[in-house]
Amino acid sequence: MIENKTTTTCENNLLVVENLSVNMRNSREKLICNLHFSIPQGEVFGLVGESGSGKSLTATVILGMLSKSLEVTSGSVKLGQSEITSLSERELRKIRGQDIAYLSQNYQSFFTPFIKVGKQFIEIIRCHTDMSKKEAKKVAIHWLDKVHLPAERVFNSFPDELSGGQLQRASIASAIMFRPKLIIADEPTTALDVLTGERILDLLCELKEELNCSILLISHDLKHIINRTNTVGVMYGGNIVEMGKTSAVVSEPIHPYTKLLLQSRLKLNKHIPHVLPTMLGEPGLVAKEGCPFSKRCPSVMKSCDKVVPVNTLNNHHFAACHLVNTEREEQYVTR
Ligand SMILES: Nc1ncnc2c1ncn2[C@@H]1O[C@H](COP(=O)(O)OP(=O)(O)OP(=O)(O)O)[C@@H](O)[C@H]1O
Repeated sequence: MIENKTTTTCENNLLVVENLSVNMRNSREKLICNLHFSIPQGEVFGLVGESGSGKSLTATVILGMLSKSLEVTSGSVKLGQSEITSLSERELRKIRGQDIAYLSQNYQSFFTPFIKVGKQFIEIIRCHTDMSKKEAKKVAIHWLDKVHLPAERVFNSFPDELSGGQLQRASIASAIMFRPKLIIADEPTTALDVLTGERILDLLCELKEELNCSILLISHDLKHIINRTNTVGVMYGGNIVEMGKTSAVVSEPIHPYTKLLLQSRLKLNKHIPHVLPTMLGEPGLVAKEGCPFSKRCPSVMKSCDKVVPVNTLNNHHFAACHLVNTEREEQYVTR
């Protein structure tokens, strides 16, 4: 659908995803198409897009946990020197435990309900190290303290004796205690109230500074992505339709989908308009040929039916849209 010409040649990159495509094994339906992005060490990369756009699936490939019903049909995912798509399950387990930490919205199921949090921490630590129980407890308390929890109390509690925010913090402590190189935070605040969610994201950014790790922050909420990422990729229908330094994408969006996402944010310092901007068509309506957003795009042109090249606005900003280069001399299709 989208012809990708972007390159990812920064020496400092921790994660490099190139030309990644994922299909359903049976139907050959494309779920992810030619993804290219990279995350330098110490930076936060945001993936934003509506439900079903392929954000979590991208995370699943990076974690090497793709379901058997799906297959990687092209591309590469490199974490440091390791090519994730060709590692054995044993090698992947090691990377998942130590190099990549995964935080999901589903923090409630992170801990087994009938075992105290502290005991679960000790088991995880002793599974990866040869520490004694006493030493492992010290480590657990250290990391529970790091995520600003009353460490001793949480250590001695059952999961259902903690609030949602406390549980998410405890799951963060458990995920980061082996000092991962990459944290994948997949909608980590969806199940939390707004303020608690904001604090969790602040905490992640604080820990990133301390660990000098990278973060892949996945969200459908632009608000979270804008404030906390260096670079953002906007996904639609399994494609990254726009990518760039977050400040550039926000101040000068190119793709009509990005523009609509930005317009649909409510701004507290502005009057609420009588009619809020809306998007045409149903979420999940993806064109099979050309630009995946063309069936809903208010600026659709005849050429959008064909392969859309990824056009470069400058070194830090790309969009898979004819609007980058076209002086709009083409006829828009009227909607
Ligand atoms: N194991 C699977 N088998 C078949 N299809 C799948 C599988 N996992 C994901 N998909 C499909 O891939 C597409 C992308 O799903 P994905 O979970 O990545 O979306 P998402 O952008 O993360 O959405 P959300 O924000 O709702 O989590 C969807 O159409 C989904 O139905």
